[in-house]
Amino acid sequence: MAGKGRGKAAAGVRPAKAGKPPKAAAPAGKVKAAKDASGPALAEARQRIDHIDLTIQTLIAERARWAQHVGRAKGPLKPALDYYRPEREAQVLRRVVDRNDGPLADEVLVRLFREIMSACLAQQEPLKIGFLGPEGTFSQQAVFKHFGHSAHGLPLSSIEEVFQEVESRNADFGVVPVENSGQGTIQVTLDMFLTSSLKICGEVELRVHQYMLSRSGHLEDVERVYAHPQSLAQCKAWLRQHLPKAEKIPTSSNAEAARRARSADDAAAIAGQSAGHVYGLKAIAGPIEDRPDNTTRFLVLGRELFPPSGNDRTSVLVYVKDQPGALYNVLRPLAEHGLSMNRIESRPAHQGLWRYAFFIDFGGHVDDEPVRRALRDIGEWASEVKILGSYPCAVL
Ligand SMILES: O=C(O)C(=O)C[C@]1(C(=O)O)C=C[C@@H](O)C=C1
Repeated sequence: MAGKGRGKAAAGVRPAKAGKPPKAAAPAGKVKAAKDASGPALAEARQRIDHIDLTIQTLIAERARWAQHVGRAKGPLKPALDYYRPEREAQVLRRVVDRNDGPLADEVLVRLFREIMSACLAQQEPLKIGFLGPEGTFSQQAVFKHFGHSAHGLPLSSIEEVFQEVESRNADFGVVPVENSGQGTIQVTLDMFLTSSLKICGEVELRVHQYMLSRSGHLEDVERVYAHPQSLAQCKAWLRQHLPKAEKIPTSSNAEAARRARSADDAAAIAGQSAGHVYGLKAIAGPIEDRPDNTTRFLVLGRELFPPSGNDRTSVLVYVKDQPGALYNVLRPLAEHGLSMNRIESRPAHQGLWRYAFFIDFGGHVDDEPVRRALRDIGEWASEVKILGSYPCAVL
């Protein structure tokens, strides 16, 4: 949906000459006459578009030069990582949404500006981002959604490996799935935080659309379906209705499913459209997920915390003391300091039998005073509090 902003042109930037766009195309069946009739109108509209393109291109080049200037102002830094400022990017994108008066949707404009910033940053050197590969996974889509296509994606074979590659500095950042709106938590991701020193420095929300893909594109050929267990679960109703007898074979990723389906006529895969393009498969059907709002949330892993963006979330890992009311006393300070808790999840603490660690997400940044105070109070009732990250809330 387009935003409700003021739609003002930026100061110092002269908008292209205003003019009314031509009326909508004529109805089908009158194509010849309509084409002739709109000849001058078409030429005028294209002339205006040419002029606007020239203005846009000039401004993008000017923006890229200013981004270089900002880069120099940051000092004699070397890797792209030193130039990356997620809090600033989030602020830029929020302003884009705020200003948007249509006709393009907020998501579209955010995507375009994301790509411009990605290209501006890559003038230094592209960021290297580890993700659960191979090419064509939803994790790769999340990488592009958050870092733009100028970032360099590093496909890895497991979530554990994504953590390792960021820890060992082979990747600047990593992107890992943490929860799905229908299927819940990806437990391996949470468990990695029990021992990892990495910080969460961003989140990405991705609408996940699943497709049934195969070499022939014909449903009647399918006897086996390869898919990640999460995808099988997300498409249960569709599978029951359309392929009740087909064998369901779990794979380590959707893209791996597509890769395997590529080599047999009687096999199909559940995966995203992009995996279909990468592995040359045709869509039998899609989207086939049971819930139309199927969304996966990913975390961006880095090695350091960034400053507040103005709309942030903090994730902590809390080991509660084994005493009555301990969890209540850990959560109470959040309410007392006006912080809104978005999520709480318990996992075996790996610190003795039946001990649990609580993953808690709440609004605010560790540099904010109310968060600081709440963490101090929580510390009195917890045996340990580990700050996993403070990061900008996802912008669309
Ligand atoms: O504002 C900055 O610090 C910049 O480096 C510029 C810019 C941008 O293109 O807007 C580029 C990369 C950063 O991640 C954030 C913003």
